[in-house]
Amino acid sequence: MQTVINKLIPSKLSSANSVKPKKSIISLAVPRSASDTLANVSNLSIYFDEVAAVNNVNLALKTNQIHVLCGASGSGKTTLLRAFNRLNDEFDNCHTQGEIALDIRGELVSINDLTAKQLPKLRRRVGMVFQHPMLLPGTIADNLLLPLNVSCNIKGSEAQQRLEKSLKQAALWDEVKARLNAPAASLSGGQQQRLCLARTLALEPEILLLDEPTASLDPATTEEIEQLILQLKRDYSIIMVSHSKQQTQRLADSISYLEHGRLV
Ligand SMILES: Nc1ncnc2c1ncn2[C@@H]1O[C@H](COP(=O)(O)OP(=O)(O)OP(=O)(O)O)[C@@H](O)[C@H]1O
Repeated sequence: MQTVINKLIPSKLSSANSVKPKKSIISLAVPRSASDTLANVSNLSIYFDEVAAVNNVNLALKTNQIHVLCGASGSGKTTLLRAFNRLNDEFDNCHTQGEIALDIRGELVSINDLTAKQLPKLRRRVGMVFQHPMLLPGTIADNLLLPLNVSCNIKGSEAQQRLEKSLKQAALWDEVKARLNAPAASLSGGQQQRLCLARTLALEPEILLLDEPTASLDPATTEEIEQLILQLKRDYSIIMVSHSKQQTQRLADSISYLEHGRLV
């Protein structure tokens, strides 16, 4: 169970007994160059073994927009998305060159310089929702309360408030408020995806990474989730992967098209 939680949730358990990092995330910050800059990606290359999945990408993104990464299967979209919260670090055969500077709490932070102990904090700030709903075993409530407890040490009434708030943000509250103790696996595919979104939102991130959030959903549910993403743009900066040209046209403020790991 703990292994599953550690994979899905930015936990502080792994560093709970270790020496406190000397530098906070903010201490690695440099003054922002422009107030609406979300990210500056410079000469970013990401290799699995010796093969480049992302190849010398340069990109500037703005805050409170929806940035869509598109391209053919295998072109490096998910790998690039994972770079924004250093999730590629979890692969032993992966190494990264170049730099990503991200706006964290109003400062541009070079996330490459963060130590392994600082990554759980980065991953709370930069929350990710995966392509297929990845539920924790247990109830609907467990899926929200467990990460809040493990990751942020939030319990009791504060946790209940966050649970309700995030389920409302994910437009799921009305559908589940009477069955919070039902197994999460009993939800429909679209509901499960919204539960995963709620779980990410409960940790109060600033940036959302969405990897094909409507993959394998029917058209009606896809529309629902798209409306939700448009609403979330008011409060969050969003970087998402999409395979659909129509969806990209409906949602994107900016589009990055990848071909064999390169921006074209
Ligand atoms: N953990 C890994 N180990 C080895 N190679 C990997 C790993 N993850 C991704 N790759 C390789 O990196 C390349 C880019 O993969 P990525 O998943 O980023 O593509 P994608 O554009 O998101 O594809 P899709 O649209 O099919 O999801 C592929 O060749 C893939 O095989």
